Amino acid sequence: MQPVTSDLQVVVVGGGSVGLLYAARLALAGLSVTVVTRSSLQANQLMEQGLSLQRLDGTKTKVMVPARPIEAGLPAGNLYLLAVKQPDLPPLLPALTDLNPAARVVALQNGMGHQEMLAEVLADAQCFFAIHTEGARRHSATEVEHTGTGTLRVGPWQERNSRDPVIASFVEWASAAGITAIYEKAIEPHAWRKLLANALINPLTALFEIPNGALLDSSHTQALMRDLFDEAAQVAAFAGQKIGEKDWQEIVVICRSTSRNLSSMLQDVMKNRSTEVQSINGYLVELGKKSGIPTPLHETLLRVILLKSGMGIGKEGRRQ
Ligand SMILES: NC(=O)C1=CN([C@@H]2O[C@H](COP(=O)(O)OP(=O)(O)OC[C@H]3O[C@@H](n4cnc5c(N)ncnc54)[C@H](OP(=O)(O)O)[C@@H]3O)[C@@H](O)[C@H]2O)C=CC1
Ligand SMILES: CC(C)(CO)C(=O)C(=O)O
Repeated sequence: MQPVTSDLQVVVVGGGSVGLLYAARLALAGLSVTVVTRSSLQANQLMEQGLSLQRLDGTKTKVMVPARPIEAGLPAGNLYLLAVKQPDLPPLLPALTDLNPAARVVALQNGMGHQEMLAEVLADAQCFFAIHTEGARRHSATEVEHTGTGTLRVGPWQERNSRDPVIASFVEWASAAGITAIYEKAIEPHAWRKLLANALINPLTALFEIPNGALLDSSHTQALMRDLFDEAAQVAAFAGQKIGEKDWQEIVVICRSTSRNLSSMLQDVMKNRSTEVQSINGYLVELGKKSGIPTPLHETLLRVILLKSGMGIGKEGRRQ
């Protein structure tokens, strides 16, 4: 059944794995969705060929979504889903300052740091964050595969007095699209837990070039993950977050439920693109330094991934 509120006009900024997954699922549920891409080529291909979604059961479906390149500016809308990588956010910030004050922006980035960036250009009332554990993989400019189920949590960074109607409507539509979506009072604690999951899963899968589920196949990777978790939990405690055994179990569940997924960091390494390791493990290392908590494992992984993503040794660009 469609939600009662039908006046949402969604603009998905970024036609990568996550952007295309959400664009396809929301458009298939009947919502008005426009995709803003980096290149004119991708926008033209989407306009001509439509967007193809491969579901978890392997079936494929196609949906037509309007698309335009960022150089044409951001189209009118009342909900902007930012689905670009953390390092690609800064060039987008000037365009966000021109948005209608009634428009709401939801940032889907992993890691930490984007909250401060957005607070500089948007009013507090406009700014929302999403933490999601859905797995996605883009196969081409017009094809995306849904590789794992998860939960979409949306809300303000910290608790506010009232619920926002645009965000409430988005959560209803996401649920209608088959996504387990929750309107959270505050995202900060969830962002911390996701940070920990990404700080374990992403660099290890990128280093060993394995899917998320394979981390659980060996007692060595499990032990490494646990040591990384304990180190990160101490930094989180300094930031006021109580991290416990339940959170460790939750990370194991994410590995299982996205077992076939290639983490976003592994996908970046394979394509010789820069990764988000600075805003994930790098964030923990920096906070560790400020608080006097040693983070040797996260620091080592940070260096290893920075080296690996800068060396052109990803599978698709491996040196001969
Ligand atoms: N992939 C996954 O399973 C998950 C990813 N995430 C997080 O979601 C976020 C997005 O990840 P993901 O979709 O994997 O990343 P991708 O790299 O697949 O997609 C990012 C997209 O943003 C586009 N882009 C970059 N700059 C601009 C711009 N200025 N204007 C318009 N488009 C732009 C890129 O274009 P181009 O293709 O031309 O480079 C690319 O298509 C990340 O923070 C990631 O950590 C979270 C959970 C799961
Ligand atoms: C949940 C997970 C680990 C899914 O792969 C992810 O957030 C990512 O790949 O960045």
